[in-house]
Amino acid sequence: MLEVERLSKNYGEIAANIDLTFTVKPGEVVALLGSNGAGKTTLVHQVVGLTRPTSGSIRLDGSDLIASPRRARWLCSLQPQSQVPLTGLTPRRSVEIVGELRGLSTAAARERAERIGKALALEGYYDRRVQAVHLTHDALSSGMRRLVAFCMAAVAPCRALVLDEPTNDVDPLRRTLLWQIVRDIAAEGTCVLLVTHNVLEAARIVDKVILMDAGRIIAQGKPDELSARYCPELVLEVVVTDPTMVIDRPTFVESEFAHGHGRFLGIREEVLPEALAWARGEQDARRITRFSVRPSTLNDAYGHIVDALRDREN
Ligand SMILES: Nc1ncnc2c1ncn2[C@@H]1O[C@H](COP(=O)(O)OP(=O)(O)OP(=O)(O)O)[C@@H](O)[C@H]1O
Repeated sequence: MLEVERLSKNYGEIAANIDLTFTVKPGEVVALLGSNGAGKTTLVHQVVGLTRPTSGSIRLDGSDLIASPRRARWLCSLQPQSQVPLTGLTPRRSVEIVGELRGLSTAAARERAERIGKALALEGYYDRRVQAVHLTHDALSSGMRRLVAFCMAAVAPCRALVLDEPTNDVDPLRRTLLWQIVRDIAAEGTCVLLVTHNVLEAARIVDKVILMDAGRIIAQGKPDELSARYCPELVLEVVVTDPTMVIDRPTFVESEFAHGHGRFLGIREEVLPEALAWARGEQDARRITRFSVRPSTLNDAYGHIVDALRDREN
């Protein structure tokens, strides 16, 4: 089990992580979600021994990872946020080499590299020799580079797999394949900790989400439970004509957050006719340009929590 307790990291004046506590059990897939600069990468870099915390503890199966960053790097496999350089090698060879470095025999590394490449449908790219990164012509697209970086992190079994935005630039079909591999790796007893901005996808595949804002954990739990805790089942999404407009909140609205021209109003199913009548009235009065109703998601819960925090601070 990965146990992070009261972890803080300051960069000079900047408090990048503040008093973070959570666990990832073997077999669990846990996602860190949060806006840019929330502190997600700082956190995962401390877990894998690349950054030294200011205070707190990180333990994996009881081992103190802060006391031994080298052990952290051995026990945890990382897919970094930045693209991994592959210049001069084929993707297959890069994946095999990492497998061997992580203790697999040559034959096992070959076999696992072949298997993971196939599982991600990388045939056609896997044996291209990668040239220096060039903006206009390169043997690998940025999505392909990201997938190869994922293969390099996932090729050999490890106690904790840490993925920093693994699906950025990846096409929808391969994203589905990648998430299936992540679930399979967890099923072998690995603790999986991942950073993503893809809230809706994460909500479908992860066991637990940790919502971060300005260095702190603001909520954590199962995706469905978090959505339900902070937002009713439906969202009436309205687009206001004036982004500075404050909606005179009708009594049927249980949660609300604003983003630009959008107003996201959490409502229960039973008040739907009333809510639609209100929205039509607002549209007739030209205070809103359009509206729609949809099931609430983890995105709404996140928006709601962050808005509530900002209100409290102001
Ligand atoms: N090496 C560093 N030196 C100084 N400040 C840093 C350093 N690394 C990160 N920070 C700051 O720490 C804060 C958290 O950054 P971090 O990269 O962890 O956020 P993030 O949640 O991963 O963001 P993103 O989603 O944009 O990748 C930011 O204010 C960032 O500017």
